[in-house]
Amino acid sequence: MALSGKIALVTGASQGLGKGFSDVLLKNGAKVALLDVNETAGKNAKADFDKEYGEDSTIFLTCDVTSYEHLKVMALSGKIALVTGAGQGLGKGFSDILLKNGAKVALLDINENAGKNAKADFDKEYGKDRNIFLTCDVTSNAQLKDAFQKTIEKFGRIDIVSNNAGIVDETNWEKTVEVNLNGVIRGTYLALEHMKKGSGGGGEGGVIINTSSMAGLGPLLTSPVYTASKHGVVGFTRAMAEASSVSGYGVRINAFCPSFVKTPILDFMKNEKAAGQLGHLQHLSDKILAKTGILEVPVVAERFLQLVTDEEKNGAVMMVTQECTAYMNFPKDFKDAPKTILP
Ligand SMILES: NC(=O)C1=CN([C@@H]2O[C@H](COP(=O)(O)OP(=O)(O)OC[C@H]3O[C@@H](n4cnc5c(N)ncnc54)[C@H](O)[C@@H]3O)[C@@H](O)[C@H]2O)C=CC1
Ligand SMILES: CCCCC/C=C\C=C\C(=O)C/C=C\C/C=C\CCCC(=O)O
Repeated sequence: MALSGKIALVTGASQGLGKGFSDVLLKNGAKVALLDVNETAGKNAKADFDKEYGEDSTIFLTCDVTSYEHLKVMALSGKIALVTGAGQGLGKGFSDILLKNGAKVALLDINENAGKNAKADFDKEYGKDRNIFLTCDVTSNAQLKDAFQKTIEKFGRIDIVSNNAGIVDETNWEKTVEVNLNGVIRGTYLALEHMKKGSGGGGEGGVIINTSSMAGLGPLLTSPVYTASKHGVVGFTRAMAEASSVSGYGVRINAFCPSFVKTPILDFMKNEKAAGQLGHLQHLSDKILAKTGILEVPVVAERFLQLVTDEEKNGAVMMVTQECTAYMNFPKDFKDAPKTILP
């Protein structure tokens, strides 16, 4: 069993030599990602290997090697991801695209029903062994720590962390900061404990994506505390990314800033109780949305995947709107900052 614990990726794996190579790798203890452009043949090959080596030993991924983009995301084969707020909305979309591209995912959510339903959906699509659901409130350091530990126990390590859980509540505004900003800080520190290289903790590097918002880059007038929490996520992420790089952790840390996306969080717009002192501004919601439009989860998830897989990016802030996807340019020095000089 010379290859025990090793992960292999084989292209053209559904028949002929590729299938033979995969077989011998499996026989010697490796787990294998089977890639092939021919989906039927690939699924048949996987079914053969399932009988021989067990369901968990291989995954099949439809992949055309003539597409560099396609191959690059296949780099997620065998990667382990942890996503907070994964029960619905964007977190579920991020988990889906990670699973589709070969990763295994720990789904964390405070909402047990939503989390269990998401897991059931993913079980049907990707098999039971590639995801786990863990009830977890990101405002609790103990719960989050325990969820990271359980993920390591189940899958062996963590390579990708999406600190995504978020709320809008301008009435209980302390909670908004506690979930949106402190939850992200907590998740980032815990992720680094498990992922950073050279600490003796067994970390092998990886990537952390912190969900901010376009409201992390400019003001959302109906939701000043939400805006502040999301600006905080951008600042924290950029500073930690530099700290990670200087410290040689091998962990990239990026912020993700979508505009409005069709998910249940948008119910806030009809929820007067959550508007705090600014209920009188809620009638502006429709105008704001008419201006920005509303994105769909799968479109935004594709961009998330791009940020996860682009190994050039650390400290990047990706904005996603109806008009475009772009990386924000921030001044590198005080002297470069845009300004109006006063007389
Ligand atoms: N939908 C949108 O228009 C946009 C959303 N965002 C951000 O994306 C992230 C995800 O939001 P959506 O999917 O839209 O919202 P959502 O409300 O559909 O999903 C949020 C998920 O987070 C979970 N959650 C809430 N508090 C939690 C806690 N304390 N611990 C663990 N899980 C918790 C919820 O149970 C839910 O499953 C949030 O950070 C949000 O601020 C950013 C830009 C736009
Ligand atoms: C650059 C200007 C800021 C524009 C902000 C754009 C999008 C933000 C999207 C979100 O983060 C959406 C998440 C939750 C909704 C929060 C508030 C919606 C309130 C809209 C309203 O009632 O006006």
